[in-house]
Amino acid sequence: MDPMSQSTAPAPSLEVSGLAYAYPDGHQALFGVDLTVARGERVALLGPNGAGKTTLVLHLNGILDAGAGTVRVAGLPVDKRNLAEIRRRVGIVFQDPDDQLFMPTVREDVAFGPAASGLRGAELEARVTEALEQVGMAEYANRPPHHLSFGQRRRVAVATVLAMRPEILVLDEPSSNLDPASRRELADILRSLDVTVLMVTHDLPYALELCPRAVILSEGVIAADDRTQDLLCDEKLMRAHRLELPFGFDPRSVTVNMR
Ligand SMILES: Nc1ncnc2c1ncn2[C@@H]1O[C@H](COP(=O)(O)OP(=O)(O)OP(=O)(O)O)[C@@H](O)[C@H]1O
Repeated sequence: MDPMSQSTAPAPSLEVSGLAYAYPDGHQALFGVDLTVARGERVALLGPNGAGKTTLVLHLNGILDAGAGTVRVAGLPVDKRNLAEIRRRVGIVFQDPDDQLFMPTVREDVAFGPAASGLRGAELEARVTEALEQVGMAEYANRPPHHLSFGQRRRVAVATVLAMRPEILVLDEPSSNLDPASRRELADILRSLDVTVLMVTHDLPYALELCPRAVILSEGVIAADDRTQDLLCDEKLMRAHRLELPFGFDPRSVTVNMR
């Protein structure tokens, strides 16, 4: 092997190794999770209620401390000494955009993170415009977020995270509460981004549409990790992990857009 090839290859966006976690009340939510996501991949994190998906996500930017095991983001270990850099690299878009939008205008909400990390003036303005353009919301920059529709607020929430130029975008139920047109528009936006995506969802058709690869987390362990279409077509596996497709939806009939 070329001795240079290892040192020049980018580290995976995410490397979770042997991650275990018990909540303070003693409830063990994760039992040794291993998950590697390469740069530029879009991966769906599937699993029934209570499987441990949120618990896993809360480890990615150090909100929870690993009981055992490690998490690395672009090679940097998640630990207390580098939390600021980790939180810049891991952009989490929460399910409710109103948890993320709290400033008087869209522009100020999107500027908040980059300004806190020291960006000022024209550079800050350019960063805000770039992030709003990525989600098709540039013309709403001066509006108060609470005057926007839910779908528009979700797009602005995505922009607040993109403005930090994250290594990995983590989306919690991105399609929830969206009408069909907003759902498709968000899918088009997510596909157009040049960023690694980890998407937590119960919306299996959306996972299939957007993520070539999916992981099933079940009872705190990774039960499957494969092409999304293959997982959704495996009826026995789906049943075993309480995953149900919408009535009449046939994953075999979908042509998967790999980009
Ligand atoms: N703060 C907490 N204290 C104790 N146990 C908790 C706490 N938060 C979650 N749990 C438990 O940990 C397990 C995993 O929960 P988690 O929220 O990570 O699941 P999830 O896969 O995100 O579920 P959902 O699809 O419902 O969002 C569950 O059994 C849950 O009851």
